[in-house]
Amino acid sequence: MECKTFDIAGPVEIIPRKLGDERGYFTELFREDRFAPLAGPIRFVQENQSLSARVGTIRGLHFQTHPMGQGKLVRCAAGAILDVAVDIRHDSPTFGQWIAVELTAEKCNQLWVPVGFAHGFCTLRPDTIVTYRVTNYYSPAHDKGMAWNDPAVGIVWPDMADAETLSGKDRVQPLLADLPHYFSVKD
Ligand SMILES: Cc1cn([C@H]2C[C@H](O)[C@@H](COP(=O)(O)OP(=O)(O)O[C@H]3O[C@@H](C)C(=O)[C@@H](O)[C@H]3O)O2)c(=O)[nH]c1=O
Repeated sequence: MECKTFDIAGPVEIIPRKLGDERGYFTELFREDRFAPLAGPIRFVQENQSLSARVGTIRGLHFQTHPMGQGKLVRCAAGAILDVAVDIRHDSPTFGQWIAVELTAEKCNQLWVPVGFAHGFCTLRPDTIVTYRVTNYYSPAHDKGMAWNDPAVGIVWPDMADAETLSGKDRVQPLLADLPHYFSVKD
């Protein structure tokens, strides 16, 4: 298992080693002993799954505010996504910067999105299933978002990204500049 960090401190990509044989493969998806030195001690309390039928489906960008902040460990159970995390900690040296990782079902790679980051993805294949474990329970009162296409952030989405697929709430999410200071690096 390889754990990759980024120029933006916080997110981690986990790339597991797949052990193939005549039956298929075996892989360790998660090991706390490898992950905790990079991400700190975490405890997952909820696991989510979504199916997106259409290629180019965009979900996000989402986050939960304190005290219900959610770290998310995201992977594709079927298909592929471009998974994106944006640093929205107002006092971070990388505030407003983003990282993107292609997650695929074959590679079994995962992205850790810490509290203080907005998260979203675009599906790269039809019938893509995304599963993610989170460190806090869903709380509609703390569930917030920001615009997926904020020009000040400038996420480079795949050409197939299709704004027609956005949910009602994601069509009207605010710009980063209009968000309150929800998160700090000192949290
Ligand atoms: C996130 C969530 C939603 N729901 C409900 C609310 C709603 O009726 C329905 C669909 O919710 P949404 O439209 O928010 O689903 P979706 O747009 O897929 O939201 C997800 O997007 C990705 C990018 C994330 O990062 C996730 O944390 C989550 O916010 O499911 C739950 O019951 N529990 C949950 O944990």
